[in-house]
Amino acid sequence: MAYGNGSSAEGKEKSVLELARDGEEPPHSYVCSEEDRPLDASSPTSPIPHVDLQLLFSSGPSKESEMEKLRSTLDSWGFFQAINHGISSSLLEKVISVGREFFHLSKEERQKFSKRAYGKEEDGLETIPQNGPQDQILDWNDQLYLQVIPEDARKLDDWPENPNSFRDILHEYTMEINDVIHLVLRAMANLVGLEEDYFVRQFGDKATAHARFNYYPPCSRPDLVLGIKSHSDGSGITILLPDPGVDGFEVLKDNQWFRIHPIRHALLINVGDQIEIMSNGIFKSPVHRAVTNLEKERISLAMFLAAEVDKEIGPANSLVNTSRPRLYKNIKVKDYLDMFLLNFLEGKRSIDFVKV
Ligand SMILES: O=C(O)CCC(=O)C(=O)O
Ligand SMILES: [Fe+2]
Repeated sequence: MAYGNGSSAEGKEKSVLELARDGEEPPHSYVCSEEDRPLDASSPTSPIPHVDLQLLFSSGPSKESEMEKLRSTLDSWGFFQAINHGISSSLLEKVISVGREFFHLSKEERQKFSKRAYGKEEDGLETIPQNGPQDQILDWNDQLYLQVIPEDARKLDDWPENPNSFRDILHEYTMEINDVIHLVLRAMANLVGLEEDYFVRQFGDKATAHARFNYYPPCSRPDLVLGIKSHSDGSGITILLPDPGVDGFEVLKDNQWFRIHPIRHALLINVGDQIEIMSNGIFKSPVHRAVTNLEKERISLAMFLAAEVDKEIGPANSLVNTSRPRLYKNIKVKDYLDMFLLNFLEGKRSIDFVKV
């Protein structure tokens, strides 16, 4: 199952890492059509507003104004930057650094530690480019994709042991992120007048979380390729930990792309398609993409939280009324995720297929 996208060049003639290592120009299959090309690297960056999670759960007037900030940034961007989230900067740095170390290992070493999860979708599905549409444009990245929640669903054999702190650090980060996600889901339920634990209950006891390390090696033609093509996430909610040293994240807002310069050690949190459906479109799952860099590698870690796969999701009853008719059909989470990947590869948004 895939939440953001799933393209990886592992298994192709030359992987992205090999092309980058050899300083080769991106092959034709990576070159985007003109209208999809990245913004000029010199175009200005835009701030996504930040929300202080401690204030959000304080009492008094500062709480109200922080809630208002959350509402307006979700309205306009579909994203917010969470600060004061309680996760130590040193843990955030460590997560990025073990991810980076993993991608610096030799190909043999990487595959040894994570044969199935490395460069492939979950459950040993085939490498995407071999299965996807013939004319798909490939992304300039390599990925490590691991289920982290529920804990008893982890396939630990796929979790790298090199660097040797990898598993402990990913575990610790997952636990902390899970707390943050629950806080955010509560705040979002409050914003739309649902019971505070509405979204948490909808996600269910067996809600899933997947961690995806995205690694973007330098690219000799960053003007022609994308690190991850334009998409919205198929998750319920996503927490992105961006590279603290290199920008490369872009968001579509009002039909225009914006380059984002994240606050150091903030978490970039966005609504995913599942919350868009559950909220009957009050929260919108934003379209975003990643771009590459001529000289610098870039890494990010996306954590996708999704509802239990066997659950059916749909708009909350109280958010459907005569002035706001039902916008989405009910759908089983598993069915949504199954169609997500192919739609992504074809440049389509799955959410469009569940509109009433
Ligand atoms: O690497 C990034 O900045 C974006 C990653 C992303 O959108 C994803 O993994 O779904
Ligand atoms: Fe994404």
